[in-house]
Parts: sequence; structure tokens; C-alpha cells
Amino acid sequence: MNPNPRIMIVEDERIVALDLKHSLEFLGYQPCGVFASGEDAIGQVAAARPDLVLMDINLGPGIDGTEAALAINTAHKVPIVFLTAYAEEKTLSRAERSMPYGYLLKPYELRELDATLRMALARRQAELEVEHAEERLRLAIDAAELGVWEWDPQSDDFQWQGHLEGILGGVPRVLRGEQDAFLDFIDEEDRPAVAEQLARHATVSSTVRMRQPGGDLGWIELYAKRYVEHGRERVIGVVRDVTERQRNEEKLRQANVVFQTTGEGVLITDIEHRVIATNPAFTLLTGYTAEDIHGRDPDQFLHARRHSDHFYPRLMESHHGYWHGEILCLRRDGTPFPAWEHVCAVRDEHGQLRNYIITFSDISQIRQAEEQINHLAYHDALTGLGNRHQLAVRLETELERARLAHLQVGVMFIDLDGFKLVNDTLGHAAGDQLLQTVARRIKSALRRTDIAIRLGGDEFVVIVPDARRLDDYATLADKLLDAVREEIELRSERLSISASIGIAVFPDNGEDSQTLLKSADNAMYDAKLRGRNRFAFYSPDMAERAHERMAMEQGLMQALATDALRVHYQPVISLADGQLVGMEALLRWQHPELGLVPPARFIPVAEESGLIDRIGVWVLRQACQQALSWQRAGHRPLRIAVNVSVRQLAQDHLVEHVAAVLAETGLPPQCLELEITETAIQSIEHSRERLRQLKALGVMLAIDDFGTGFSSLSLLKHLPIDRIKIDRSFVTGLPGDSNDAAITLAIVALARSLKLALTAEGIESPEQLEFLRRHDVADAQGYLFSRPQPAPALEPLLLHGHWQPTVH
Ligand SMILES: Nc1nc2c(ncn2[C@@H]2O[C@H](COP(=O)(O)O[C@H]3[C@@H](O)[C@H](n4cnc5c(=O)[nH]c(N)nc54)O[C@@H]3COP(=O)(O)O)[C@@H](O)[C@H]2O)c(=O)[nH]1
Repeated sequence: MNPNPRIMIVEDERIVALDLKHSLEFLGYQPCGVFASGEDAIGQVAAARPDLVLMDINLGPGIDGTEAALAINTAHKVPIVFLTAYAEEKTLSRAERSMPYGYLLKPYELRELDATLRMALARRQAELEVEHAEERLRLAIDAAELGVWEWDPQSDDFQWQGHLEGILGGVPRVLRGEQDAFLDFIDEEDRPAVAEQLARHATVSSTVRMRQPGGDLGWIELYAKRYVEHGRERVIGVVRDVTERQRNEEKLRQANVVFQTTGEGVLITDIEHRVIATNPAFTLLTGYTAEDIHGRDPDQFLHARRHSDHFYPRLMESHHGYWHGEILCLRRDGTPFPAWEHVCAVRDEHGQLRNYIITFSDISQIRQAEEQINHLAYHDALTGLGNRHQLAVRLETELERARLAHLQVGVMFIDLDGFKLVNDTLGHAAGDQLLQTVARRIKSALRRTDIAIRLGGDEFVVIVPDARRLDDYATLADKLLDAVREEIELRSERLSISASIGIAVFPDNGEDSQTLLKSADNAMYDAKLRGRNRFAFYSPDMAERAHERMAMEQGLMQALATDALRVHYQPVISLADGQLVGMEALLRWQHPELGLVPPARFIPVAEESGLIDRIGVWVLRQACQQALSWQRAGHRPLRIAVNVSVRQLAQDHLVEHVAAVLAETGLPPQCLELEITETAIQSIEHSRERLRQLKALGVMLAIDDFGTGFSSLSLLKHLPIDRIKIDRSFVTGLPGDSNDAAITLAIVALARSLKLALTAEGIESPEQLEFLRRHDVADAQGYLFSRPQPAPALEPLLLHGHWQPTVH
């Protein structure tokens, strides 16, 4: 309290006022203004700043002292002590309204004045302290944003004040009502528990849900205590909106569940990059436990990078404090794995860096899947070799390299000979197995720098990037031919397949990949035409020959349409008595410019183009008609042999065609013999069935070129075969070549044991004839007896019915 309290004097009698002033000074007070009217006093009180006002009640004209006191007290809260000579009831009641701190009746003694002033000032001081305390409490409640409530259980009077509007929304700052009005704010699920606590417990402490004005669920915290004061109970408490905190806690709980259960490894570090927390997935992914790495820098144990290649500086460069990308990580056991990592800098509300959060997932499986997809995109699924796409990419790359370094690049086009037959006869599974074996062999014959491709079907390409001489290609081609030709066991059968290889070399045979591949393809075709199982280098005339092939195909179609095909016949003679027993029908093409073209030149083209079907039926019809016309002319019925190519045999409608021609011509079926090359012996699945169907028509079946194919002899007995024909290549060396003789005799023995008829073909000399006759070969054909000729030229032999050796 001020040691010299400031006192304002309001007294209209000047002498009294001066006397009062002196008395106050004498008593140690500090008079701070003397005013004669209530209006003056009200006007000056703010400037005078009195601790107390001594106020006369009767102030002459104007407002009286009680009104001035009321105004001063209300506006400035300055305590008033009245000084008056009157104490009647009316004056006292008026004075009471301004809540005076004292009432001194004149005349008074100095001691009375002092005592009254001191009591008034002391009371004011006490009030000020209470006011300050209340103010502090109010400010504290404001700062804490609390609502304060009080409940009187007897009267059920409920009072709230404070931040209620903020907390509950839409309610006045001070609210009065009953307990139910309060409970209505609480969510109905939590309401009973709060009511129970209020009714029975000495304290209330609850976090409960409430509906916010917008309908959202909010949270409030209630604290209260029951007091008994003067025998009367009351409950006083506070309420606080904790919605934000609850939501944050909820988020934290959710975040923690994510942290604990996510499949991504998570590391939290401080700003010095020291690990302060890890999750279970991190341990699972890396093998590191939380203890292993606590306080360590992930750059030193997790990231498999160069020592200098630090990772956080890069993060710092990022504008958003966020980095993500692929990074190679190390497990605890040292094994590396690719990871997709996110690193995020965490800042507080002032933008101060606090932590880094590193999350990462193991992307090994994604990388493996990518590799697999990549592999599938560039590799042949059956053989594992490169595919067409790889060929395009690798060949282009090699050519580019060769252009820059002035190098050669070789391209080898490999096509298997007779693969279709294996596929058609042994089935696709066996065909696939054969391709896989061949692919393996090709691969193992190559150097690391060579590239093996399967184009599809039975076609392969080998890119040879760094051969220096043509000889190198030839050596490699030989190696590949040998490798392919090795025997293969397929479905318990041992067979051997050959290949034809065409070689083209950059830049001489093509300056771009398309031309180069085309050149290699042409060369391969040439190798095929020249007898298969060989390789050929590309030469410009091959392109010409390819043209020729196309021209031949066109010409053949034309020949069919213009009747330019001819059938010649070669007699078959019985070696026992020289009797004419049959004729083999052999096709010729009467070409307008080339003359008589032998079948070896056009049958492969016919087979490849599919024309063989129509040509085959045409030959069959011609031969049957010719045989019948010889019969009708009175000659002995002869066996007429017709060649059936492998592709014809593979056709479903072959049986129908043969049946139709027999029906159409009327030739007895037993007079027709179909010759199928030995390679068709492989016909287990389809061809065996086909042979049975043909046999069921009543025709005879012969295996042509016997001994040259890859069939198993043991299969012969399961086939409905009537005859085998010893291939010309074995007859040629007879009788002198011991190998040919041995093979011929083995075939003779085989035919005998299987009770098959036997014909030897290509007999050109009496010695060959003699050898074969001596070893009981029944029938024979060859230039010794007759070349294949047009039907009219054979009339003399037909008339005679016997072959007679020409005597020189
Ligand atoms: N699918 C069809 N294929 C046919 C048809 N006509 C013929 N061909 C196939 O062409 C192959 C070659 O036939 P060709 O040029 O007519 O040769 C035959 C004879 O001329 C020849 N031969 C006969 N005797 C001798 C001889 O003493 N010496 C010798 N150097 N050559 C001789 O052999 C061929 C007949 O052999 P083959 O058929 O094995 O009995 C021919 O092999 C058929 O594959 C046809 O219409 N359809």
C-alpha cells in the first residue's frame, strides 16, 4: 500500500475543505485535489488518481455527494468515505447505494478521521488483492481455455462459465441450468458414466465424447471435486476441449500401428543421422535388430555405396527435404539387395530440422520379374536362345560396331532338314525336344561372343561378330553341322537330323540387317538344294536362283494349267526270269525353254509351295489310267509304282485322293504300289495310321530309298509294308564295295525275315545284276534294263513281256 495515500476532497465549504486538507497532511496523507462540486470531482478523478475520496453529501447546486460517489465508484472503483453532518434515514439510504467505505459525522475528531481512512484503505487493499487473485485465475482459465462449472446437488443448479462456446460450440459464455442440460452435451454412450461419477464420487475425472455443433465427434476432459461448505454440498470442476489432442493421439496410435506392421523398413534418425528408432520390418528385411544399429549412421551400415558417395547431402539439395530413388542396400550378412528408398526430413513448427525418416522396400522381386519379362521379351521360351527381337537389336548393335571399327559380321542361317517330318510323325513334344537339343548343341559349339537365336520353327540364326577370315565361318559351320547331326534319342528311338546352313558376311553380302539376313537365307536355301547337310556362302547369283525358284513355282502352276507335265515310266524286271513285272511312274516337266526338266529340280519347289498335292494327284491319275490302258491293250497286268512324297503322306486327304483316283479309273487297287521314302518310316503317330488306311484300300506299299533314312529297322515289322527298295547308292558299289555288299545283304536278310518283297534300283551293270540275282533279290530296275521313258516308247518291251540283255 502507498505509505502516503492520495486522498481527494470533495467539499463545497471552502474553510472546511482547507481545514480537512491540513488535517490530512498532518495525519500523513497526500491530498490530491480539493473540489467543491460533484461534477468537478467526477471530471478530475482520473487525473488525480486518488486512493480514496472524502465526499461531502450536500454539495450545493448540482449533483449531491451520493450521486458523485456512485459515478466515481462505478467508473473508477475508488473507495468513498462520506463526510456529513446528517445521519437521517433518507440520506443514509442514498449513501448506501454507492457502497461507501465509511461514513463520518461532522464534527469528528482527528483520530476518528484517521481511523476511518485507515480502515477504508485497508479494506480496499484487501479487496484489490482478491480482485487480483480473481483476475489471475480468470487469465489462467483463459490461457488454458478451460470452462468452469459448478453444480449444486441439492438445488440441481448448474453453472458454467469460461471457454464454453469454444468447447461446446454455440453456448453462451455463462450458462445456468440443471445437470441434465450439461449432460446433454455429452455423447449418449459416455453420459451414464459421467452421471454416475457426479452422483456418487468425490471426484470426477473423465475424457468423454461429445457431439460438436457441426455433428462431428469431439472430446472433452472433465475434472471436478465435491466440496462441503457450511454443511452444503457442491461440485466444482473444469472442462477442456481435447478433441485436437485426442485426434493427434489417435493419429499417433494409427501411425504406430503402421510403423509396427508395415512391410516397409523404417528408420528414424536424429539430425546427426544416428538411428533412434526402427520397426520390425526393418529387422525382417535386413537382419539388423534395433539394438544393432541404435545410434549408427545408415550410410555406414545399410547403403552399399562408395564411401564418398554420401546420401544426405543429396537430400539437402532437394528443395522439399524429400528424396526417393533406388539404392543398393546391404543386409546384416553382407548380401546386397536393391531397395526403393524414401528419405524425408522432419521439421518442427519453426522449420527447425529435427529428424530424418527413411523408409524402404526390398525390390529384388520386382527387379527379378523385370529381368524375367526382359528375358521373355528377348528369348525364345522353348530353347532359351535369343528370339527375333534379340536378333533385331543385337544384329543392329554388332553392325554399328563393325561399321565404326571396319570389322566383319557373319550371319549364319540354320534350317533343320526334315524337321517337319519328325514333328508330324513323332508329335510336337518330340519335335520340341529335338529343337531343345539342337539349340543346346548350337550354343555349346559357339564362342561367348557369338549370338544364337531361334527365329521360330526349325530356323536358327547365329551372329558371329568377330571372325577375321571366311575360313573361320566355314570351320564354325562344319562344327555346327557335326553337332546337329549327332544322334538324338527321341521317344526311345535314336535318330539323326541334319541341317543346312547359309552364311552371309557384312558388309560384302549386305550392309544392313535385313539384306544380310535375306542373303544368309538365300545361301541356306542353296545349301538345301545342293543336297542338305551342308553349308553355303552367299553369292550374288543366289539371289538370282531365289528368283528362279519363284519363277519355277509360277512355271509349275502354269505347267499344271497348260498340261506341260509328263509321266515317264521305268520298267521293273523280275530277276528270276527277266519278266516285266511293273513300271515306276516318274514325273517330268516339258518346259518351253529348258526342255525336259527332271523332278529333282522342281519337286522340292512343288513341295515347298504346296503344289505337290495337285501334282501328286495328277501323276496318280495318269499312272493309273496308263496301267489300265496297257491292260486293256491286252498286256499282262503290271504293278504300277507311284512316288508319294513325305508331305503328301502328311496330308489328311491323301487316302481320299487315292481312293477317288482308283474309283475314277477303275484300276484294281492291288495293281497300284505307292512308294514312300524311308524317312516316312518314322510315321508312328500319323503316318502309320495313314499307311494302314492306304493299305485298307487294297494298294501295295513300298519303302523307297531304303537304308538312307534314320528309321529303326525294328519298326518295319509294325508297318503294313509289302516291299522295300534297296537304294541306288548301295547298288552302285556292287559287287566290289564290301560295305555296299554288306548293307545290301543285310537288307536282303531283313526283307526275307519280315517276308517283304524286295526291289533293287539303279542297276546299271550285268555284275550288279548278277550279284543281286545270286542273293535272291526278286525284282530290279535300272538303266541296264531301261531308262524311264514315255509310255509309247515302252511298247516293244510290253509286247515282248521279257527283258533280254543286249548282246554286244
Ligand atoms: N513325289 C513325287 N516324286 C517324284 C515323282 N517322280 C519322281 N519323283 C522323285 O524324283 C526322284 C528322282 O526321279 P528321277 O529323276 O526320275 O530319277 C529316277 C530314275 O531316273 C533314277 N534311276 C533309275 N535307274 C537308274 C540307274 O540305273 N542309274 C541312275 N543314275 N539313275 C537311275 O532313279 C530315280 C527313281 O528312283 P526311285 O524313285 O527311288 O525309284 C525320285 O527318286 C522321286 O523321289 C513324282 O511323281 N512324285
